[in-house]
Amino acid sequence: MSAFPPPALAPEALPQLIDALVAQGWYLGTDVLDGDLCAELHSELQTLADHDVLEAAGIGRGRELQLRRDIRGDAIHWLDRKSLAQRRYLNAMEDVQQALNQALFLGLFEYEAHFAHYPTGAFYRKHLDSFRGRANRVVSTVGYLNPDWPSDGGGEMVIYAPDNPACEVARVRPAAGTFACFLADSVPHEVLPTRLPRASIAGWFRRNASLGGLVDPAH
Ligand SMILES: O=C(O)CCC(=O)C(=O)O
Ligand SMILES: [Fe+2]
Repeated sequence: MSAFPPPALAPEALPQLIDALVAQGWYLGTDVLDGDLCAELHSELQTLADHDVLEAAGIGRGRELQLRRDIRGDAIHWLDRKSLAQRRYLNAMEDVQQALNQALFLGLFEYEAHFAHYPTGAFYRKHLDSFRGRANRVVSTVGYLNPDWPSDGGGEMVIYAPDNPACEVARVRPAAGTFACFLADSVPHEVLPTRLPRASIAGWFRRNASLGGLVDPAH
């Protein structure tokens, strides 16, 4: 047995991710996140939920933040590097950031991510993760943590074509090991109502966007 844990993200996923982002604006990999890591992150999120420390997720940023249960029903907690599991996940995202910058010159300089817990019945309506012109969030990532997911569990993330928001191009079952990545300002996506508690980590690679002299808040 090796003294080191296996890579958090399968190394062969990186070139595939770059190619898919260039070709279609989104990437989907199944069985690419390490199973033990997903289990540790899942139990950490479960503990946060049990201790009632998750916050209801809002829409918009900074002073425009609003609670809209008709749009999204998840509860979140920002990653803070406090556990080894979080650090492993975030270190893997640093590798992704470096690969994106080297291959695509995106100038990404920061990554922010939160745990997301969708209770039974929760959903997130179709949206983009950033808006052109104030696109400080450039690339979105989602890692899924539920150890298994039945075919009738609901809670899929539906990805729509960048040039045709009515056209579904992928339906992602939120099972541990699956990792998705897409361009934040051009790939519409939604989370269908879930029939089971659903656990994920949503994250964004950012470029610094300065608006009227004000630096956008991290979150
Ligand atoms: O959990 C997912 O599948 C996607 C979540 C999402 O779209 C978001 O948090 O912006
Ligand atoms: Fe999103």
